[in-house]
Amino acid sequence: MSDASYRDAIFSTPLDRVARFSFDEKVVACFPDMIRRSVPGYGQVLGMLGLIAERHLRHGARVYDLGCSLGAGGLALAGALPPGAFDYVGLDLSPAMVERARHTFADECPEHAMQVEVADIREVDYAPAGMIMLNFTLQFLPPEDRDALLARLYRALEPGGVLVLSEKTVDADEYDNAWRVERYHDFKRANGYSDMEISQKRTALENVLVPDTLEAHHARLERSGFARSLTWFQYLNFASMIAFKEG
Ligand SMILES: C[S@@+](CC[C@H](N)C(=O)[O-])C[C@H]1O[C@@H](n2cnc3c(N)ncnc32)[C@H](O)[C@@H]1O
Ligand SMILES: O=C(O)C(=O)C[C@]1(C(=O)O)C=C[C@@H](O)C=C1
Repeated sequence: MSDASYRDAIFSTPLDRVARFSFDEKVVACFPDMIRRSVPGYGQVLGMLGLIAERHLRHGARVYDLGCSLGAGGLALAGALPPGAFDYVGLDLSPAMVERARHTFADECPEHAMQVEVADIREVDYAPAGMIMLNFTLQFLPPEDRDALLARLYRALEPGGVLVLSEKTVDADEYDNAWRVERYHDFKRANGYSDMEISQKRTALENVLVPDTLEAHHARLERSGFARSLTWFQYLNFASMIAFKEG
């Protein structure tokens, strides 16, 4: 596959039956465009990862990027920190994503320690890590699997380690939620998506991307062992949290 990135036009023609959304070759080919036009604040979240790592990461510590897709989180760290500062391990279920992430790292940051593997993040035996990133990935796991994963990640973190958790969210209040979702659709329209694309993608993501409220996220983080967590970023129905393992 070429390394070119295409404009996302996946839902731009009417479909008789909208299939469940999956991270297949078609999505991989246009993923950078899709995620930038679909996730409010995606660039800002990526930009903060390096600054968070500079403040919290022990020199040379392992960093996991779970559901790393094309490795944007890894590239953000490599752009901010020198080689040797961290040992990156990106994991993703999609072989097409992993293959492209490997090429990108070889081309863009050959001096940095960047490893990418195909794996189901629910089944990994995690080694000790200083920072774990879960950017827009937990939302794709069945809700009943989320607690066990976070408890496992808490155990893997070194004392003083941090978890960065970025997610699409839902509001408990139906009016607040409706306002946020409507403005999110305005955001997508402003980024060039048609009403049909917005509606078909929404159908494809039903029961595939299942968002939690911010309250549910913080309660889960606490149940998993994290004594302290906070929402450091929010833009419409997307947010990023940080959770701290006491040092
Ligand atoms: C929205 S993307 C994540 C974006 C990425 N973190 C970034 O910042 O660009 C979600 C990713 O999670 C991966 N994924 C979903 N379920 C997974 C699982 N059980 N184990 C590993 N990866 C998974 C998908 O293949 C997809 O690449
Ligand atoms: O387009 C949407 O409605 C989204 O929720 C965006 C979203 C995500 O949040 O993960 C959904 C699927 C793609 O991976 C990229 C972005």
